[in-house]
Amino acid sequence: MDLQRVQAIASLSFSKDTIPAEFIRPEKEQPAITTYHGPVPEIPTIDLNDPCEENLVRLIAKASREWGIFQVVNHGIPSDVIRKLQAAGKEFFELPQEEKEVYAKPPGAQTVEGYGSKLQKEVEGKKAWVDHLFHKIWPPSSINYQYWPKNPPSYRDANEEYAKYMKEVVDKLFKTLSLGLAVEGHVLKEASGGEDIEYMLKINYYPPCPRPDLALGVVPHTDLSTITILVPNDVPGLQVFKDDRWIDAKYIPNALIVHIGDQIEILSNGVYKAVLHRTTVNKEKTRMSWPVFLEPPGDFVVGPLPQLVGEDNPPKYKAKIFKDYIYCKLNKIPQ
Ligand SMILES: O=C(O)CCC(=O)C(=O)O
Ligand SMILES: [Fe+2]
Repeated sequence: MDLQRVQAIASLSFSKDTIPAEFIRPEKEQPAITTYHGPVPEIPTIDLNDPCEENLVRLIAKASREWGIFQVVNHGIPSDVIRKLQAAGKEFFELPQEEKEVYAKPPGAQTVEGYGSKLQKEVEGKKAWVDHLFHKIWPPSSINYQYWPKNPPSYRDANEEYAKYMKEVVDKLFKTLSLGLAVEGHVLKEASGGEDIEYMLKINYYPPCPRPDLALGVVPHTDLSTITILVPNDVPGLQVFKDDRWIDAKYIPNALIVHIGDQIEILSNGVYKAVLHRTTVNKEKTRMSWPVFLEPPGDFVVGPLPQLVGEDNPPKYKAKIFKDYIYCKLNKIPQ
């Protein structure tokens, strides 16, 4: 058995209340110590089918400025389409370990696509309690089908259908976010790569963890993307950092969770905020989530929109091609 995978480690019958030391976070990160349980405002929930566009623009812009994250309901993706995506992903992760390894990212690979256990180099050699599978789902010309599981056989259809519906949501969000900056509706999408924007799906698989008080799933970060659109399963775990404390995101069946990522923060010259977030894990249950990261093509230049900068409002970020941005962030080179 390959013990790089958290799922394989979690399946070993080590003592019921211990985990390997490399998964024990330093105290300043431990969820039992750092999660805030007092009364807090909830992440905004927004009806994407609001017939009043002005109202929708106002709510999304406010949430993106103050939170950098919101949930959307009435988004137009049928619950059945979401259910099939989730069932197919769950079946893949429940396959024997060696069948999943067929899709493993080769060590040192240039791409993030494939099955694996770690994206970022971690401080203090600590590990995150999560495995993942990455692959693109849109546009069709960008898809590398070798990273799409052949088993279960429903996997391809389920993902293609999800991508098709997702595209409508993406277009509506880009338009609404543009109007919220008082620029024309087409601006943010075009400034993010237009029809070449890549939809990178990730499946996060967080196995049950004997010590959820000491471990973390995904460690604190902001997404590199423009925006990220995520569906979780029904096991809570996402936390966002707001007003200096870590608070839980509520699970709303069939809602999509929209994260403002680094690229929209840059394009908006800091008006919209990329949300700092992390995930906790569960003692008995497997948590899963399906974020779709909307990314500019690698050599596409992203910088503050010219409409938003001027003498009184200098650019707060340097313009750079997306792949250089990723390189600097992953290697912790100041931007
Ligand atoms: O699982 C989640 O809810 C969030 C995952 C996440 O933040 C990520 O994969 O970037
Ligand atoms: Fe994230």
